[in-house]
Parts: sequence; structure tokens; C-alpha cells
Amino acid sequence: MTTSQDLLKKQAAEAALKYVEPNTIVGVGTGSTVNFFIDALATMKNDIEGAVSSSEESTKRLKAHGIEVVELNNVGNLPVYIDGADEIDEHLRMVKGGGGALTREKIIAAVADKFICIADESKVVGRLGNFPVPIEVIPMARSYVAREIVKLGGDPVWRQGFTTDNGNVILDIHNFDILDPVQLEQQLNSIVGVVTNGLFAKRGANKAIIASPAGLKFME
Ligand SMILES: O=C(CO)[C@H](O)[C@H](O)COP(=O)(O)O
Repeated sequence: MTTSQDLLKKQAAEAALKYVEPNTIVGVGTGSTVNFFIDALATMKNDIEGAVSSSEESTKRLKAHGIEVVELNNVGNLPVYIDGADEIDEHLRMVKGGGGALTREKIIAAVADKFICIADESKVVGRLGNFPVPIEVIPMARSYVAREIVKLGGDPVWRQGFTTDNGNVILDIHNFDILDPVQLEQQLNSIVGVVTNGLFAKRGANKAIIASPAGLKFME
């Protein structure tokens, strides 16, 4: 069943097509909004050289559409990365990783010239942190990292039964009081055993396409 939220996600995703440059590789994120983007991208698959993918899930969908998936190490230039978010604020800082693909997403975002976030209006927040911040952790460090997170004021919850594409585990951190997202992103990264955290603050999005029943809004 297609919900009204799905329709908004689809509208934002389709609007991102115009930022895809012909004859280039496109960076592709992960999630239900990105799935709509991949379906839309298929309509111009002969105009692009291929895609780099942030997850096994997106790779599968891209390939099903006949879009070539290229290894990031073989890509020198990535003009644009399109991805969703779990939360985005007015400075285009985000919480991501609800789907658990945060590490590969952050790597591709770092390589790309431009990060374009696609989302429905429910993702726009005044302050980040209502959505639990996911952290990808090396499995043997899970308990240690959880204790360090408690010292920082968060409540870590192990996403049991979930393994990332990189073979690691996820801790979802509830109740973080995020006053300074850039500082917290750095603090979390400095805990031994943390691979990545889902705060995309230092490198936020360059543009956001937000769909609401009133129409599309472009934030930059
Ligand atoms: O970060 C992500 C996956 O790791 C997604 O971008 C985020 O979870 C949003 O997903 P959706 O488009 O399904 O709401």
C-alpha cells in the first residue's frame, strides 16, 4: 500500500533527478526514500556511467534496474551523492543510519562534491536528537562503547539481531542532549571501537529537497 508519506518521499526523490549530471557516476544512499530515487534513476540509466552504492540493499535494487554499480575505489570524481535522513535541521546537519548503512553513507558523502538530502517534511526538526543516534561498533567493543556513551549522557540500546554490511553491530543512542552536533560527532568518533556515528554534522548536506503536501521546499 502506498501511504501519503510514501508519495512525499517519491516526490522528493524524483526532484533530485535534475541534479544528476549526465555521463558521471552517481552516489546513491540507502532507505525507502532512496529506493524511489533508484527507481527514478532507472529512467536515465543510459545517460549515466553508473552508481556507487552505500549498501547491499541499494546495490541489489540498482542492479535489478540494470544500473552498473561501480566500486568507490575506482572513482576519482563523484559530483553528487543523493541520500535520505532520519532527521535534518535548518543547517542541513543530519542524523542518519536508521537503516544501518551509516558508515558507507558517510564515506561516499565525504568523497562527493555535493550531498543532496531527499526527505518528506516529517524529517525536518528544530534540534537533532529525538531520533536515536546510531553508532556502528566493532562487535567486541560493544559493552565498552556502551559504558562510554552513558558517561556522555546517552542511553545506548543494542540493535539486536542486526549486523551491518561491514560485519559490525549498531548501538542506537537515545536521549542525547545534542547542543553541539559537530562536537558530539567528534567525541563519539574518538571512542575506541566506534567505526562511525550517525551524526552528519561536520559534513552535512549541501542541499535538501523536502516534500510536503504544500509542495517541494529546497533548503541550502
Ligand atoms: O540513513 C539512512 C539509512 O542508513 C536513511 O537515509 C535513513 O534511515 C532514512 O530512511 P528512509 O528514507 O527510509 O526514511
